[in-house]
Amino acid sequence: MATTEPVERRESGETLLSVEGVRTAFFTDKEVIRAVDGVSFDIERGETVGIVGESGSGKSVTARTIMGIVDSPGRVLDGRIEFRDTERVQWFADKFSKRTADLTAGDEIGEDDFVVIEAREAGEVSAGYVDTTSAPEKALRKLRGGDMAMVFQDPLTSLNPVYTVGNQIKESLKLHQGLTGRAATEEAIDLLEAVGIPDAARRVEEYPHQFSGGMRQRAVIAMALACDPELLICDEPTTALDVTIQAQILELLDDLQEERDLSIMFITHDMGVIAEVADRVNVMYAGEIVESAPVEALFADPKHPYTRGLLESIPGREAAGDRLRTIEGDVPTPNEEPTYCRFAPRCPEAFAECERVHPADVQVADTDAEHTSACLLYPEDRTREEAVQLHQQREREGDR
Ligand SMILES: Nc1ncnc2c1ncn2[C@@H]1O[C@H](COP(=O)(O)OP(=O)(O)OP(=O)(O)O)[C@@H](O)[C@H]1O
Ligand code: NI
Repeated sequence: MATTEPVERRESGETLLSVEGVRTAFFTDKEVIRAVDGVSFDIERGETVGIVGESGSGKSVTARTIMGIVDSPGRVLDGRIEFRDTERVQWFADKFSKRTADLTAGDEIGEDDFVVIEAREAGEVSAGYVDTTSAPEKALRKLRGGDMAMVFQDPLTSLNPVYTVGNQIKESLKLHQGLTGRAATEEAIDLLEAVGIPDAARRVEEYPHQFSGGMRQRAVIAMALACDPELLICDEPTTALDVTIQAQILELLDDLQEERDLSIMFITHDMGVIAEVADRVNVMYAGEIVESAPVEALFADPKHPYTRGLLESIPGREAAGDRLRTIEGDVPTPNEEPTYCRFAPRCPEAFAECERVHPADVQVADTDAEHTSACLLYPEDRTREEAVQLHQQREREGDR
């Protein structure tokens, strides 16, 4: 599965989701776990953004933060998450007029505003966003059901064993599209067919335990599609499946994306899967994004030593004569403020400054704005001293 053939980029240039400086921490009796520590990235309409990293790097908490489902003792401390769907912005603006800032009418963004109208064309909202970090739970619930849906690793997290698969899809159709009765049954069957479940008219009456693992995950995807989302967040959706089924599910997601112009955020620890699905990749380590690049650039020219380590651990990609390598050690629990590089203790290229300067996110070369890394080795066209100074300066400016 570790192909590195170039994936056609599907970006539209229209940002659907913008994540900006987000921090989410868990306040346990013992310590504060900074699970997501200053993460920023965008997802464009119709594109798949991959989030990759080892266990504990903060991928799932990033997803849960976007969905607004971080459990206690977790709290979103900082940052903005902008959901940029103009129809939804208009809808929320009508419903929550007291919490809307209309910049076209000269409003300033107040602390309570979670709907922001940035521009209008012929009276209609043409640019704006909903900030999910300050949205009330009522609004979040609407977003979760209608605009963003999530598929988890274990399909049984999303399926209720006591209801038929069909009834669960119909429940979602009723809630989000107002469909009931016969129309809902037909749509449920159509959805099961769309996700490649054979004999859908019969299987719609079956219970989750009558489905195989792969079929269950397809049913979960059908349930997610029942709310007709703009953004689908997949958290290791194929990790529990065998390789053949995994390939089928990835292909299914790819088809669905094309048909429905979905944006997908795809979480995995598997670089081989990333190569298959992603247009753009964010590599996470201990709560931070350490490298971000279009998928081709990431595989052809990985910059961060952590990314290189992840790639070398893909079978078939190790340097000639090398055995399969893994990065020694584990992801540390990010329980203190980063005043240093969190990867330094495991990094084969670390030097003295890595222990005392926190790397800022910088372009790896002045010529490529799309490829960034948080590592003191970059930008590579500077001397080490100059590079370190640049990082220190950027950190002082709070530009992370
Ligand atoms: N409910 C919680 N309470 C306390 N700490 C938590 C909680 N959920 C996550 N964490 C911590 O937050 C950090 C990030 O966890 P997260 O689940 O996002 O990692 P991940 O990258 O998704 O890993 P995996 O590949 O194992 O799913 C970890 O240190 C984890 O222990
Ligand atoms: Ni996870």
